[in-house]
Amino acid sequence: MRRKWTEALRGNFLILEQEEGDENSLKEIITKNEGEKVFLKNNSEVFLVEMLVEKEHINYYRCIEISDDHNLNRVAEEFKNFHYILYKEKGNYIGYISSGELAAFFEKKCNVIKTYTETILDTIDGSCTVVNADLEVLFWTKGAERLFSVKQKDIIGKQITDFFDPEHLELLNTLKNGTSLNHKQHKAREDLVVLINSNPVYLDGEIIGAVVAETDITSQIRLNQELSTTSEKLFALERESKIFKEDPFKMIRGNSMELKNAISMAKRAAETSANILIQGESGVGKELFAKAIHTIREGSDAPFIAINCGAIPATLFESEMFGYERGAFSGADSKGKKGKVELARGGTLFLDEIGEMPLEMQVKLLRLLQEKRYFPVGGTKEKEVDFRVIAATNRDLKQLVEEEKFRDDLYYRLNVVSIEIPPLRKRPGDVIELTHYFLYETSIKYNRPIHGISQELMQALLQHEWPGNIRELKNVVERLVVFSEDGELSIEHLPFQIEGYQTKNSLQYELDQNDSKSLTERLEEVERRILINELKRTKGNKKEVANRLNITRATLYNRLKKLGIEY
Ligand SMILES: Nc1ncnc2c1ncn2[C@@H]1O[C@H](COP(=O)(O)OP(=O)(O)OP(=O)(O)O)[C@@H](O)[C@H]1O
Repeated sequence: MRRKWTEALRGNFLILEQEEGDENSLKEIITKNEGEKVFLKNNSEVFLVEMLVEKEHINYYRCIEISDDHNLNRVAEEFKNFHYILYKEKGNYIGYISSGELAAFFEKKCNVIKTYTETILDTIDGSCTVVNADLEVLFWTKGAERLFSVKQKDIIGKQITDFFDPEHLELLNTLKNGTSLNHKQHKAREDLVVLINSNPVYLDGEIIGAVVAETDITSQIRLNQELSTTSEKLFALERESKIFKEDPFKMIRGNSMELKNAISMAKRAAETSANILIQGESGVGKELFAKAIHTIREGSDAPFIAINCGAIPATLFESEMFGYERGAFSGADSKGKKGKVELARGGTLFLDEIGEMPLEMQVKLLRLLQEKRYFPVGGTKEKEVDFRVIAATNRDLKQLVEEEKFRDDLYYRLNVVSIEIPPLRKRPGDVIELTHYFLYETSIKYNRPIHGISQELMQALLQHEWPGNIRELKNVVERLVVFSEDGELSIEHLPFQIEGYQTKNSLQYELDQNDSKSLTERLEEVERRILINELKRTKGNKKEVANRLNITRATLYNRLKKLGIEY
Protein backbone atom coordinates (compact mmCIF):
# COMPACT_ATOMS: atom_id res chain seq x y z
CA MET A 1 0.00 0.00 0.00
CA ARG A 2 1.24 3.49 -0.81
CA ARG A 3 2.35 5.45 2.22
CA LYS A 4 1.32 9.09 2.43
CA TRP A 5 3.57 11.80 3.69
CA THR A 6 1.08 12.49 6.52
CA GLU A 7 2.24 9.25 8.12
CA ALA A 8 5.42 11.09 9.00
CA LEU A 9 3.51 13.58 11.20
CA ARG A 10 4.44 13.65 14.86
CA GLY A 11 1.67 13.50 17.43
CA ASN A 12 3.29 14.68 20.70
CA PHE A 13 2.13 18.26 20.80
CA LEU A 14 0.04 20.74 22.68
CA ILE A 15 -1.82 23.71 21.30
CA LEU A 16 -2.26 26.83 23.36
CA GLU A 17 -4.63 29.47 22.33
CA GLN A 18 -3.51 32.56 24.24
CA GLU A 19 -1.83 35.91 23.83
CA GLU A 20 1.90 36.07 23.33
CA GLY A 21 2.60 38.41 26.19
CA ASP A 22 2.23 36.14 29.22
CA GLU A 23 5.72 34.63 29.08
CA ASN A 24 5.85 33.27 32.62
CA SER A 25 2.78 31.15 32.35
CA LEU A 26 4.08 30.00 28.94
CA LYS A 27 7.40 28.96 30.50
CA GLU A 28 5.51 27.07 33.13
CA ILE A 29 3.44 25.18 30.57
CA ILE A 30 6.48 24.31 28.51
CA THR A 31 8.35 23.00 31.56
CA LYS A 32 5.35 21.00 32.69
CA ASN A 33 4.83 19.40 29.29
CA GLU A 34 8.37 18.38 28.65
CA GLY A 35 8.53 15.88 25.76
CA GLU A 36 5.75 17.58 23.88
CA LYS A 37 6.04 20.35 21.37
CA VAL A 38 4.02 23.39 22.35
CA PHE A 39 2.30 25.44 19.69
CA LEU A 40 1.02 28.86 20.48
CA LYS A 41 -1.88 30.04 18.46
CA ASN A 42 -3.34 33.51 18.30
CA ASN A 43 -5.84 34.95 15.88
CA SER A 44 -3.67 35.12 12.85
CA GLU A 45 -0.49 33.12 13.45
CA VAL A 46 0.90 29.89 14.91
CA PHE A 47 4.30 29.54 16.57
CA LEU A 48 6.21 26.66 17.98
CA VAL A 49 7.51 27.81 21.29
CA GLU A 50 10.64 26.33 22.82
CA MET A 51 12.52 27.24 25.93
CA LEU A 52 16.27 27.49 25.64
CA VAL A 53 18.48 25.50 28.01
CA GLU A 54 19.01 28.40 30.38
CA LYS A 55 15.19 28.41 30.78
CA GLU A 56 15.08 32.11 30.64
CA HIS A 57 14.35 32.78 27.12
CA ILE A 58 11.60 31.54 24.82
CA ASN A 59 12.16 31.01 21.10
CA TYR A 60 9.32 31.45 18.64
CA TYR A 61 9.36 29.51 15.38
CA ARG A 62 6.88 30.50 12.69
CA CYS A 63 4.57 27.70 11.68
CA ILE A 64 1.89 27.26 9.10
CA GLU A 65 -1.35 25.46 9.53
CA ILE A 66 -2.47 23.24 6.66
CA SER A 67 -5.91 21.73 6.58
CA ASP A 68 -7.00 18.62 4.69
CA ASP A 69 -4.34 19.18 2.11
CA HIS A 70 -2.27 16.16 1.13
CA ASN A 71 -0.57 17.90 -1.69
CA LEU A 72 3.12 17.38 -1.22
CA ASN A 73 4.07 20.23 -3.50
CA ARG A 74 2.15 22.66 -1.31
CA VAL A 75 3.88 21.28 1.77
CA ALA A 76 7.32 21.65 0.20
CA GLU A 77 6.44 25.17 -0.88
CA GLU A 78 5.44 26.18 2.66
CA PHE A 79 8.77 25.03 4.10
CA LYS A 80 10.40 27.93 2.26
CA ASN A 81 8.83 30.34 4.78
CA PHE A 82 7.99 28.25 7.84
CA HIS A 83 9.91 25.88 10.09
CA TYR A 84 7.04 23.65 11.03
CA ILE A 85 3.75 22.60 9.55
CA LEU A 86 0.81 21.94 11.79
CA TYR A 87 -1.63 19.66 10.12
CA LYS A 88 -5.38 19.76 10.60
CA GLU A 89 -7.89 17.24 9.29
CA LYS A 90 -11.67 17.53 9.60
CA GLY A 91 -11.22 20.37 12.13
CA ASN A 92 -8.81 18.46 14.41
CA TYR A 93 -5.08 18.90 14.75
CA ILE A 94 -3.50 15.62 13.70
CA GLY A 95 0.21 16.36 14.05
CA TYR A 96 3.14 18.51 13.11
CA ILE A 97 6.36 18.06 11.15
CA SER A 98 9.58 19.95 10.50
CA SER A 99 11.28 20.15 7.09
CA GLY A 100 14.19 18.05 8.40
CA GLU A 101 11.85 15.32 9.63
CA LEU A 102 9.97 15.26 6.35
CA ALA A 103 13.25 15.04 4.41
CA ALA A 104 14.40 12.11 6.57
CA PHE A 105 11.04 10.42 6.00
CA PHE A 106 11.43 10.75 2.24
CA GLU A 107 15.04 9.72 2.22
CA LYS A 108 14.07 6.50 3.90
CA LYS A 109 11.23 6.04 1.48
CA CYS A 110 13.57 6.64 -1.48
CA ASN A 111 16.02 4.09 -0.13
CA VAL A 112 13.26 1.51 0.11
CA ILE A 113 12.18 2.16 -3.48
CA LYS A 114 15.79 2.08 -4.63
CA THR A 115 16.51 -1.31 -3.06
CA TYR A 116 13.28 -2.75 -4.45
CA THR A 117 14.15 -1.44 -7.93
CA GLU A 118 17.69 -2.79 -7.77
CA THR A 119 16.50 -6.18 -6.60
CA ILE A 120 13.84 -6.33 -9.33
CA LEU A 121 16.40 -5.46 -11.98
CA ASP A 122 18.87 -7.99 -10.57
CA THR A 123 16.22 -10.67 -10.50
CA ILE A 124 14.86 -10.36 -14.03
CA ASP A 125 16.72 -12.48 -16.49
CA GLY A 126 16.36 -10.23 -19.48
CA SER A 127 18.26 -7.16 -20.47
CA CYS A 128 17.03 -3.87 -19.05
CA THR A 129 18.74 -0.53 -19.48
CA VAL A 130 17.83 2.77 -17.88
CA VAL A 131 19.38 6.02 -19.03
CA ASN A 132 18.79 9.62 -18.02
CA ALA A 133 18.19 12.53 -20.37
CA ASP A 134 21.96 13.05 -20.68
CA LEU A 135 22.29 9.48 -21.95
CA GLU A 136 24.09 8.36 -18.80
CA VAL A 137 23.43 4.75 -17.90
CA LEU A 138 21.67 4.49 -14.52
CA PHE A 139 20.80 0.81 -14.51
CA TRP A 140 22.30 -2.07 -16.47
CA THR A 141 21.04 -5.56 -15.63
CA LYS A 142 22.96 -8.85 -15.61
CA GLY A 143 20.89 -9.82 -18.66
CA ALA A 144 22.24 -6.74 -20.46
CA GLU A 145 25.77 -7.76 -19.44
CA ARG A 146 25.23 -11.16 -21.04
CA LEU A 147 23.51 -9.84 -24.15
CA PHE A 148 25.96 -7.07 -24.98
CA SER A 149 29.11 -8.35 -23.23
CA VAL A 150 29.56 -5.06 -21.36
CA LYS A 151 30.06 -5.18 -17.60
CA GLN A 152 27.86 -3.17 -15.23
CA LYS A 153 30.88 -1.62 -13.55
CA ASP A 154 32.19 -0.38 -16.90
CA ILE A 155 29.02 1.25 -18.19
CA ILE A 156 27.12 2.64 -15.18
CA GLY A 157 27.45 6.43 -15.10
CA LYS A 158 28.91 6.52 -18.63
CA GLN A 159 27.32 7.72 -21.84
CA ILE A 160 25.56 4.87 -23.61
CA THR A 161 26.72 6.26 -26.95
CA ASP A 162 30.34 5.57 -25.90
CA PHE A 163 29.49 1.87 -26.09
CA PHE A 164 26.97 1.56 -28.92
CA ASP A 165 26.54 2.95 -32.40
CA PRO A 166 23.81 5.65 -32.15
CA GLU A 167 22.30 4.23 -35.36
CA HIS A 168 21.39 1.07 -33.48
CA LEU A 169 20.12 2.79 -30.31
CA GLU A 170 16.33 2.81 -30.27
CA LEU A 171 16.31 4.58 -26.92
CA LEU A 172 17.55 7.77 -28.56
CA ASN A 173 14.21 7.98 -30.36
CA THR A 174 12.38 7.30 -27.15
CA LEU A 175 14.29 10.06 -25.38
CA LYS A 176 13.91 12.54 -28.21
CA ASN A 177 10.36 11.92 -29.33
CA GLY A 178 8.83 10.13 -26.36
CA THR A 179 8.01 7.11 -28.54
CA SER A 180 7.14 3.90 -26.75
CA LEU A 181 7.88 0.55 -28.35
CA ASN A 182 6.25 -2.74 -27.59
CA HIS A 183 7.67 -6.03 -28.87
CA LYS A 184 9.33 -4.40 -31.81
CA GLN A 185 11.88 -6.51 -33.65
CA HIS A 186 15.15 -4.63 -33.75
CA LYS A 187 18.64 -5.33 -35.09
CA ALA A 188 20.80 -4.31 -32.15
CA ARG A 189 23.97 -5.43 -33.89
CA GLU A 190 24.81 -7.17 -37.17
CA ASP A 191 24.64 -10.53 -35.39
CA LEU A 192 21.96 -9.75 -32.82
CA VAL A 193 18.21 -9.43 -33.23
CA VAL A 194 16.12 -8.47 -30.21
CA LEU A 195 12.52 -7.83 -29.29
CA ILE A 196 12.50 -4.41 -27.76
CA ASN A 197 10.19 -2.61 -25.33
CA SER A 198 10.99 0.97 -24.52
CA ASN A 199 9.32 3.78 -22.63
CA PRO A 200 10.22 7.38 -21.88
CA VAL A 201 10.34 8.36 -18.21
CA TYR A 202 8.23 11.50 -17.64
CA LEU A 203 8.41 13.89 -14.70
CA ASP A 204 6.18 16.97 -14.64
CA GLY A 205 5.56 16.53 -18.34
CA GLU A 206 9.25 16.40 -19.19
CA ILE A 207 11.21 13.39 -20.39
CA ILE A 208 13.95 12.72 -17.86
CA GLY A 209 15.10 9.35 -19.15
CA ALA A 210 14.22 6.12 -20.89
CA VAL A 211 13.84 2.47 -19.96
CA VAL A 212 14.55 -0.23 -22.52
CA ALA A 213 14.05 -3.96 -22.15
CA GLU A 214 15.42 -6.35 -24.74
CA THR A 215 14.99 -10.08 -25.37
CA ASP A 216 17.41 -11.92 -27.60
CA ILE A 217 15.51 -13.65 -30.41
CA THR A 218 18.47 -14.29 -32.74
CA SER A 219 18.35 -18.04 -32.23
CA GLN A 220 14.54 -18.11 -32.62
CA ILE A 221 14.93 -16.30 -35.92
CA ARG A 222 17.64 -18.68 -37.03
CA LEU A 223 15.52 -21.66 -36.00
CA ASN A 224 12.58 -20.17 -37.83
CA GLN A 225 14.64 -19.73 -40.96
CA GLU A 226 15.96 -23.26 -40.65
CA LEU A 227 12.43 -24.51 -40.17
CA SER A 228 11.21 -22.73 -43.25
CA THR A 229 14.17 -24.01 -45.29
CA THR A 230 13.60 -27.51 -44.00
CA SER A 231 9.91 -27.26 -44.84
CA GLU A 232 10.85 -26.04 -48.28
CA LYS A 233 13.27 -28.95 -48.68
CA LEU A 234 10.62 -31.35 -47.44
CA PHE A 235 8.13 -29.87 -49.84
CA ALA A 236 10.59 -30.18 -52.74
CA LEU A 237 11.38 -33.77 -51.75
CA GLU A 238 7.70 -34.65 -51.47
CA ARG A 239 7.06 -33.12 -54.85
CA GLU A 240 9.99 -34.95 -56.38
CA SER A 241 9.06 -38.27 -54.86
CA LYS A 242 5.52 -37.79 -56.18
CA ILE A 243 6.83 -36.97 -59.63
CA PHE A 244 9.27 -39.84 -59.36
CA LYS A 245 6.48 -42.26 -58.47
CA GLU A 246 4.38 -41.09 -61.38
CA ASP A 247 7.26 -41.30 -63.85
CA PRO A 248 10.73 -42.21 -62.59
CA PHE A 249 12.25 -40.78 -65.78
CA LYS A 250 11.16 -37.27 -64.71
CA MET A 251 14.22 -37.25 -62.45
CA ILE A 252 16.35 -37.27 -65.58
CA ARG A 253 16.53 -33.62 -66.58
CA GLY A 254 17.22 -32.31 -70.03
CA ASN A 255 15.31 -31.49 -73.17
CA SER A 256 17.71 -32.36 -75.95
CA MET A 257 16.61 -34.71 -78.72
CA GLU A 258 19.57 -36.97 -77.90
CA LEU A 259 18.46 -37.38 -74.29
CA LYS A 260 14.80 -37.81 -75.23
CA ASN A 261 15.76 -40.64 -77.60
CA ALA A 262 17.74 -42.37 -74.88
CA ILE A 263 14.82 -42.01 -72.45
CA SER A 264 12.34 -43.37 -74.94
CA MET A 265 14.61 -46.40 -75.61
CA ALA A 266 14.95 -46.98 -71.88
CA LYS A 267 11.19 -46.77 -71.36
CA ARG A 268 10.61 -49.36 -74.03
CA ALA A 269 13.27 -51.61 -72.57
CA ALA A 270 11.65 -51.25 -69.17
CA GLU A 271 8.50 -52.90 -70.54
CA THR A 272 10.45 -56.16 -70.96
CA SER A 273 12.41 -58.30 -68.55
CA ALA A 274 15.42 -58.35 -70.87
CA ASN A 275 18.98 -57.72 -69.69
CA ILE A 276 19.94 -54.17 -70.49
CA LEU A 277 23.34 -52.70 -71.23
CA ILE A 278 23.71 -48.94 -70.69
CA GLN A 279 26.70 -47.35 -72.33
CA GLY A 280 28.05 -43.85 -71.97
CA GLU A 281 30.94 -41.83 -70.62
CA SER A 282 31.51 -41.45 -66.93
CA GLY A 283 29.00 -39.12 -65.24
CA VAL A 284 26.37 -39.10 -68.02
CA GLY A 285 23.72 -40.60 -65.77
CA LYS A 286 23.91 -44.36 -66.40
CA GLU A 287 23.00 -45.26 -62.83
CA LEU A 288 20.14 -42.75 -62.90
CA PHE A 289 18.76 -44.47 -66.00
CA ALA A 290 19.24 -47.89 -64.42
CA LYS A 291 17.25 -46.83 -61.33
CA ALA A 292 14.45 -45.38 -63.45
CA ILE A 293 14.18 -48.61 -65.46
CA HIS A 294 14.26 -50.63 -62.26
CA THR A 295 11.47 -48.55 -60.69
CA ILE A 296 9.23 -49.06 -63.70
CA ARG A 297 9.90 -52.78 -63.94
CA GLU A 298 10.13 -53.83 -60.33
CA GLY A 299 8.48 -51.00 -58.41
CA SER A 300 10.23 -48.56 -56.08
CA ASP A 301 10.12 -50.96 -53.12
CA ALA A 302 12.00 -53.75 -54.86
CA PRO A 303 15.76 -53.98 -54.11
CA PHE A 304 18.22 -52.24 -56.43
CA ILE A 305 21.67 -53.66 -55.72
CA ALA A 306 24.63 -51.99 -57.39
CA ILE A 307 28.02 -53.65 -57.72
CA ASN A 308 31.10 -51.90 -58.97
CA CYS A 309 32.56 -54.77 -60.98
CA GLY A 310 35.96 -53.11 -61.30
CA ALA A 311 36.34 -52.75 -57.55
CA ILE A 312 35.82 -56.35 -56.35
CA PRO A 313 39.10 -58.27 -55.86
CA ALA A 314 39.07 -61.66 -57.69
CA THR A 315 39.55 -63.52 -54.40
CA LEU A 316 36.42 -62.01 -52.91
CA PHE A 317 34.20 -62.21 -55.98
CA GLU A 318 32.31 -65.33 -54.93
CA SER A 319 31.81 -64.37 -51.32
CA GLU A 320 30.64 -60.88 -52.37
CA MET A 321 28.28 -62.16 -55.04
CA PHE A 322 27.03 -65.39 -53.48
CA GLY A 323 27.61 -64.76 -49.79
CA TYR A 324 28.89 -67.44 -47.44
CA GLU A 325 27.51 -69.94 -44.97
CA ARG A 326 28.26 -69.93 -41.29
CA GLY A 327 31.91 -70.92 -40.58
CA ALA A 328 32.80 -71.02 -44.28
CA PHE A 329 36.31 -69.73 -43.63
CA SER A 330 38.32 -68.42 -40.76
CA GLY A 331 37.81 -64.75 -40.05
CA ALA A 332 34.39 -64.78 -41.70
CA ASP A 333 31.35 -63.56 -39.86
CA SER A 334 30.22 -66.49 -37.76
CA LYS A 335 26.60 -65.95 -38.74
CA GLY A 336 27.34 -66.07 -42.48
CA LYS A 337 26.57 -63.26 -44.93
CA LYS A 338 24.13 -62.73 -47.76
CA GLY A 339 25.65 -62.11 -51.19
CA LYS A 340 24.61 -59.33 -53.60
CA VAL A 341 22.70 -61.85 -55.68
CA GLU A 342 20.56 -62.84 -52.72
CA LEU A 343 20.02 -59.20 -51.81
CA ALA A 344 18.84 -58.50 -55.36
CA ARG A 345 16.21 -61.26 -55.19
CA GLY A 346 13.02 -59.96 -56.79
CA GLY A 347 14.77 -56.75 -57.83
CA THR A 348 17.64 -55.54 -59.98
CA LEU A 349 21.32 -56.37 -59.93
CA PHE A 350 23.11 -53.34 -61.37
CA LEU A 351 26.51 -54.33 -62.70
CA ASP A 352 28.36 -51.04 -62.92
CA GLU A 353 31.74 -50.73 -64.70
CA ILE A 354 31.18 -54.16 -66.23
CA GLY A 355 34.02 -53.54 -68.72
CA GLU A 356 36.49 -53.58 -65.81
CA MET A 357 35.61 -57.11 -64.70
CA PRO A 358 38.57 -59.53 -64.95
CA LEU A 359 38.10 -62.45 -67.37
CA GLU A 360 38.14 -65.19 -64.70
CA MET A 361 35.23 -63.54 -62.97
CA GLN A 362 33.33 -63.06 -66.20
CA VAL A 363 32.95 -66.87 -66.46
CA LYS A 364 31.39 -67.08 -63.02
CA LEU A 365 29.09 -64.18 -63.75
CA LEU A 366 28.00 -65.73 -67.03
CA ARG A 367 27.09 -68.98 -65.29
CA LEU A 368 25.07 -67.09 -62.72
CA LEU A 369 23.17 -65.16 -65.39
CA GLN A 370 22.48 -68.30 -67.38
CA GLU A 371 21.34 -70.53 -64.57
CA LYS A 372 20.14 -68.10 -61.93
CA ARG A 373 21.45 -70.68 -59.45
CA TYR A 374 24.47 -70.59 -57.19
CA PHE A 375 26.18 -72.15 -54.21
CA PRO A 376 27.03 -69.78 -51.35
CA VAL A 377 30.69 -70.12 -50.30
CA GLY A 378 30.98 -73.07 -47.88
CA GLY A 379 27.40 -74.10 -48.68
CA THR A 380 26.27 -77.48 -49.96
CA LYS A 381 22.77 -76.54 -50.98
CA GLU A 382 22.30 -74.82 -54.32
CA LYS A 383 20.12 -71.74 -54.24
CA GLU A 384 17.81 -70.48 -56.89
CA VAL A 385 17.24 -66.80 -57.34
CA ASP A 386 15.38 -64.52 -59.71
CA PHE A 387 16.50 -60.99 -60.50
CA ARG A 388 16.81 -58.63 -63.44
CA VAL A 389 20.14 -57.43 -64.74
CA ILE A 390 21.20 -54.00 -65.88
CA ALA A 391 24.86 -53.52 -66.75
CA ALA A 392 26.66 -50.26 -67.41
CA THR A 393 30.00 -49.31 -68.85
CA ASN A 394 31.95 -46.33 -70.08
CA ARG A 395 34.21 -48.58 -72.16
CA ASP A 396 33.59 -49.72 -75.72
CA LEU A 397 32.59 -53.31 -74.88
CA LYS A 398 32.60 -54.40 -78.50
CA GLN A 399 36.17 -53.25 -78.84
CA LEU A 400 37.07 -55.12 -75.63
CA VAL A 401 35.50 -58.25 -77.10
CA GLU A 402 37.63 -57.83 -80.20
CA GLU A 403 40.70 -57.41 -78.02
CA GLU A 404 39.60 -60.58 -76.14
CA LYS A 405 39.42 -58.71 -72.89
CA PHE A 406 35.71 -59.30 -72.59
CA ARG A 407 33.93 -62.60 -73.23
CA ASP A 408 31.69 -62.43 -76.26
CA ASP A 409 29.14 -64.83 -74.76
CA LEU A 410 28.80 -62.57 -71.72
CA TYR A 411 28.64 -59.52 -73.97
CA TYR A 412 25.72 -60.97 -75.96
CA ARG A 413 23.92 -62.07 -72.82
CA LEU A 414 24.15 -58.61 -71.28
CA ASN A 415 23.54 -56.70 -74.46
CA VAL A 416 20.03 -57.91 -75.20
CA VAL A 417 18.92 -54.31 -75.23
CA SER A 418 21.49 -51.58 -75.39
CA ILE A 419 21.01 -47.92 -74.54
CA GLU A 420 23.57 -45.27 -75.37
CA ILE A 421 23.55 -42.08 -73.29
CA PRO A 422 25.26 -39.26 -75.19
CA PRO A 423 27.89 -37.15 -73.45
CA LEU A 424 26.91 -33.65 -72.32
CA ARG A 425 29.07 -31.91 -74.92
CA LYS A 426 26.89 -33.48 -77.61
CA ARG A 427 23.73 -32.01 -76.10
CA PRO A 428 24.70 -28.50 -74.94
CA GLY A 429 21.02 -27.54 -74.78
CA ASP A 430 20.72 -29.69 -71.65
CA VAL A 431 23.37 -27.59 -69.90
CA ILE A 432 20.85 -24.76 -69.40
CA GLU A 433 18.12 -26.88 -67.83
CA LEU A 434 20.54 -28.94 -65.76
CA THR A 435 22.29 -25.79 -64.49
CA HIS A 436 19.03 -24.26 -63.32
CA TYR A 437 17.93 -27.52 -61.77
CA PHE A 438 21.22 -27.99 -59.85
CA LEU A 439 21.18 -24.32 -58.82
CA TYR A 440 17.74 -24.74 -57.30
CA GLU A 441 18.73 -28.02 -55.65
CA THR A 442 22.01 -26.72 -54.19
CA SER A 443 20.69 -23.38 -53.06
CA ILE A 444 18.11 -25.26 -50.99
CA LYS A 445 20.72 -27.74 -49.75
CA TYR A 446 23.03 -24.98 -48.51
CA ASN A 447 20.28 -22.53 -47.65
CA ARG A 448 21.79 -19.91 -49.98
CA PRO A 449 19.21 -18.10 -52.06
CA ILE A 450 20.56 -17.33 -55.55
CA HIS A 451 19.27 -14.43 -57.63
CA GLY A 452 19.95 -16.04 -60.97
CA ILE A 453 22.76 -16.62 -63.37
CA SER A 454 24.36 -14.02 -65.63
CA GLN A 455 24.40 -14.36 -69.38
CA GLU A 456 28.19 -14.30 -69.29
CA LEU A 457 28.39 -17.19 -66.85
CA MET A 458 25.84 -19.26 -68.76
CA GLN A 459 27.85 -18.70 -71.94
CA ALA A 460 30.96 -19.96 -70.18
CA LEU A 461 29.12 -23.11 -69.06
CA LEU A 462 27.77 -23.68 -72.55
CA GLN A 463 31.23 -23.38 -74.09
CA HIS A 464 32.86 -25.88 -71.72
CA GLU A 465 33.57 -29.42 -72.98
CA TRP A 466 32.38 -31.20 -69.80
CA PRO A 467 34.73 -34.20 -69.77
CA GLY A 468 33.17 -35.26 -66.47
CA ASN A 469 29.68 -34.78 -67.93
CA ILE A 470 26.72 -34.15 -65.66
CA ARG A 471 28.58 -35.10 -62.51
CA GLU A 472 31.11 -32.36 -63.31
CA LEU A 473 28.37 -29.80 -64.07
CA LYS A 474 26.68 -30.64 -60.78
CA ASN A 475 29.95 -30.11 -58.88
CA VAL A 476 30.69 -26.82 -60.68
CA VAL A 477 27.24 -25.45 -59.86
CA GLU A 478 27.66 -26.55 -56.24
CA ARG A 479 31.00 -24.71 -56.11
CA LEU A 480 29.46 -21.54 -57.59
CA VAL A 481 26.70 -21.61 -55.00
CA VAL A 482 29.09 -22.25 -52.13
CA PHE A 483 31.26 -19.27 -53.13
CA SER A 484 28.33 -17.00 -54.03
CA GLU A 485 28.12 -13.63 -52.31
CA ASP A 486 24.76 -12.00 -51.57
CA GLY A 487 23.02 -14.39 -53.96
CA GLU A 488 25.36 -13.54 -56.87
CA LEU A 489 27.32 -16.23 -58.69
CA SER A 490 30.73 -15.16 -59.94
CA ILE A 491 32.42 -16.37 -63.10
CA GLU A 492 35.71 -16.14 -61.22
CA HIS A 493 34.75 -19.21 -59.21
CA LEU A 494 34.60 -21.49 -62.22
CA PRO A 495 37.25 -24.17 -61.78
CA PHE A 496 38.23 -24.02 -65.44
CA GLN A 497 39.68 -21.39 -67.76
CA ILE A 498 37.21 -19.64 -70.07
CA GLU A 499 38.07 -18.59 -73.55
CA GLY A 500 37.73 -14.86 -74.15
CA TYR A 501 37.03 -14.05 -70.52
CA GLN A 502 39.22 -11.32 -69.08
CA THR A 503 40.45 -12.39 -65.74
CA LYS A 504 42.49 -10.07 -63.56
CA ASN A 505 45.67 -11.36 -65.24
CA SER A 506 44.54 -10.30 -68.67
CA LEU A 507 44.67 -6.68 -67.53
CA GLN A 508 48.42 -6.73 -67.97
CA TYR A 509 48.11 -7.96 -71.54
CA GLU A 510 45.71 -5.17 -72.43
CA LEU A 511 47.94 -2.56 -70.87
CA ASP A 512 50.76 -3.72 -73.11
CA GLN A 513 48.61 -2.89 -76.11
CA ASN A 514 48.32 0.74 -75.02
CA ASP A 515 51.99 1.47 -75.27
CA SER A 516 51.54 4.85 -77.00
CA LYS A 517 49.91 6.28 -73.85
CA SER A 518 51.71 8.10 -71.05
CA LEU A 519 52.22 6.55 -67.63
CA THR A 520 49.51 8.75 -66.08
CA GLU A 521 47.05 7.81 -68.79
CA ARG A 522 47.77 4.15 -68.34
CA LEU A 523 47.48 4.35 -64.58
CA GLU A 524 44.18 6.19 -64.94
CA GLU A 525 42.97 3.49 -67.27
CA VAL A 526 43.73 0.85 -64.65
CA GLU A 527 42.09 2.95 -61.96
CA ARG A 528 39.00 3.49 -64.09
CA ARG A 529 38.67 -0.25 -64.59
CA ILE A 530 39.07 -0.98 -60.91
CA LEU A 531 36.45 1.61 -59.94
CA ILE A 532 33.93 0.49 -62.57
CA ASN A 533 34.48 -3.10 -61.57
CA GLU A 534 33.93 -2.35 -57.89
CA LEU A 535 30.85 -0.23 -58.62
CA LYS A 536 29.36 -3.06 -60.65
CA ARG A 537 30.20 -5.53 -57.98
CA THR A 538 28.54 -3.48 -55.23
CA LYS A 539 25.64 -2.39 -57.47
CA GLY A 540 26.76 1.22 -57.17
CA ASN A 541 27.07 1.30 -53.38
CA LYS A 542 29.75 4.00 -53.01
CA LYS A 543 30.11 3.59 -49.27
CA GLU A 544 30.97 -0.08 -49.78
CA VAL A 545 33.34 0.69 -52.66
CA ALA A 546 35.18 3.24 -50.50
CA ASN A 547 35.43 0.65 -47.71
CA ARG A 548 36.64 -2.09 -50.02
CA LEU A 549 39.32 0.19 -51.50
CA ASN A 550 40.18 1.66 -48.12
CA ILE A 551 39.67 5.29 -49.23
CA THR A 552 37.28 7.95 -47.97
CA ARG A 553 34.02 8.56 -49.75
CA ALA A 554 35.19 12.08 -50.60
CA THR A 555 38.28 10.67 -52.34
CA LEU A 556 36.11 8.21 -54.23
CA TYR A 557 33.79 10.98 -55.46
CA ASN A 558 36.80 13.06 -56.53
CA ARG A 559 38.33 10.19 -58.47
CA LEU A 560 35.02 9.29 -60.15
CA LYS A 561 34.63 12.90 -61.22
CA LYS A 562 38.22 13.15 -62.41
CA LEU A 563 37.96 9.97 -64.47
CA GLY A 564 34.54 10.90 -65.82
CA ILE A 565 32.80 7.85 -64.39
CA GLU A 566 29.09 8.38 -63.93
CA TYR A 567 27.48 5.91 -61.64
N1 LIG B 1 19.89 -36.04 -66.72
C1 LIG B 1 20.19 -35.86 -65.44
N2 LIG B 1 19.39 -35.10 -64.68
C2 LIG B 1 19.71 -34.89 -63.38
N3 LIG B 1 20.78 -35.38 -62.76
C3 LIG B 1 21.61 -36.15 -63.48
C4 LIG B 1 21.35 -36.44 -64.84
N4 LIG B 1 22.34 -37.23 -65.28
C5 LIG B 1 23.17 -37.43 -64.28
N5 LIG B 1 22.75 -36.78 -63.18
C6 LIG B 1 23.43 -36.72 -61.89
O1 LIG B 1 24.84 -36.74 -62.17
C7 LIG B 1 25.55 -37.56 -61.27
C8 LIG B 1 26.25 -38.69 -62.03
O2 LIG B 1 25.26 -39.58 -62.55
P1 LIG B 1 25.45 -41.15 -62.56
O3 LIG B 1 26.15 -41.64 -61.31
O4 LIG B 1 24.14 -41.76 -62.87
O5 LIG B 1 26.44 -41.25 -63.76
P2 LIG B 1 27.16 -42.57 -64.33
O6 LIG B 1 27.12 -42.43 -65.78
O7 LIG B 1 26.58 -43.77 -63.70
O8 LIG B 1 28.64 -42.31 -63.79
P3 LIG B 1 29.85 -43.40 -63.65
O9 LIG B 1 30.07 -43.97 -65.00
O10 LIG B 1 31.01 -42.56 -63.20
O11 LIG B 1 29.38 -44.37 -62.64
C9 LIG B 1 24.53 -38.08 -60.29
O12 LIG B 1 24.52 -37.23 -59.17
C10 LIG B 1 23.21 -37.95 -61.05
O13 LIG B 1 22.12 -37.82 -60.17
